[in-house]
Amino acid sequence: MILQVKELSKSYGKKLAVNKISFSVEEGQIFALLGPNGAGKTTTLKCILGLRKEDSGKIYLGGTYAYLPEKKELYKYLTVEKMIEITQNISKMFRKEKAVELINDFKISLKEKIANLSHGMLTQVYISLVFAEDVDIYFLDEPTWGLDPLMRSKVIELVRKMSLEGKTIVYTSHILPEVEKVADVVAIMNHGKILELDFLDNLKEKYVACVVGKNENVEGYLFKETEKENVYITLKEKAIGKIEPVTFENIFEAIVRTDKRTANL
Ligand SMILES: Nc1ncnc2c1ncn2[C@@H]1O[C@H](COP(=O)(O)OP(=O)(O)OP(=O)(O)O)[C@@H](O)[C@H]1O
Repeated sequence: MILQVKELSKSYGKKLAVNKISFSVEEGQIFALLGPNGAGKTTTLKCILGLRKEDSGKIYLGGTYAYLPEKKELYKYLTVEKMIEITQNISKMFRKEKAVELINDFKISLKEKIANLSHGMLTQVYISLVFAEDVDIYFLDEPTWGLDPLMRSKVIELVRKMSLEGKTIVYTSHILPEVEKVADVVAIMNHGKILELDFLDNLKEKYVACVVGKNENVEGYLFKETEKENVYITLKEKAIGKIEPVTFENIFEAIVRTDKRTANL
C-alpha cells in the first residue's frame, strides 16, 4: 500500500469539509475520487499533501509525489521553456526531456508565453510539468477540466500509460465516462463523506435498478418516481420487483442524490 487515509476530518470554521473518511491506495492503482462540487475532494488531497492541516485522522504516504492543483496557474510572464528550466532547478525528480516531449505532443510551442495560452493549453503545460516528475504517486485535481474531448482522451491515455509503468495515480473528476475508461478504484464522496468505495468493476456489478409499486419499500436509493412506480437503485441481493441493469452514471447519481442514512444500505 502506498497511501492510507484513516478517519480523516477537516473543517473550515463551522463547515465540516471532510468527515472521517478512510481509504487506501495500492501501488500502480488508478484511484478516482468522485463527487459533486463541494464534496470535499480537494480538501482531502490537500490534507494528504500537507497543504492543509487535518483536524483528526491519520495519513500514511509511502512514496515521492507530484501534484496538479485544481487552480492551474503558472507564472504569466514566462515562456513555457523558461517554466521548464525553473522547474528543473527546483525539483530533483524533474526530467526536462520528458516535459519537452509531452509539451511537443500537445503541440504547444516552447517559445510561447504562459499568458498567451488558453485555459486548456495551460492545463496541458501543467500536466506535462507534473508528469515529467519521476515520482511514485501523482495527485491530479481535475486534470481534464476545461479540455476538449480529444485532449481529455490524450490526458486519460497518459494516465493509463503512467499506471502501466507502475506509477500510482490519485485523481478527482466530475466526468464519469472518463473515469469509467481508466479508474481501477472509485470513491464517491458527498458532503465530506465517502458513500461508496470499491473497484469500478465490482461497483457496476453489485448494483441494479428495481421497479416496484408505490407502496413497496426497497432498501436502496430512490432513483426515479413515476405516477405508479418507484425505481430504486440497490444492491443486487436487496432487489425486488422488476430488475433492470444500471450504468455507472445511474449509480453515481443515485448515491450522490440520496443521503445514505435514508437509503438504509
Ligand atoms: N479555504 C476554505 N475556506 C472555507 N471553506 C472552504 C475552503 N475550502 C473549501 N471550503 C469548503 O469546504 C467544502 C469542500 O470543498 P472542496 O474544495 O474540498 O470540495 P471539492 O469536492 O473539491 O469541490 P469542487 O469539485 O467544487 O472543487 C465546500 O463546502 C467548500 O465551500
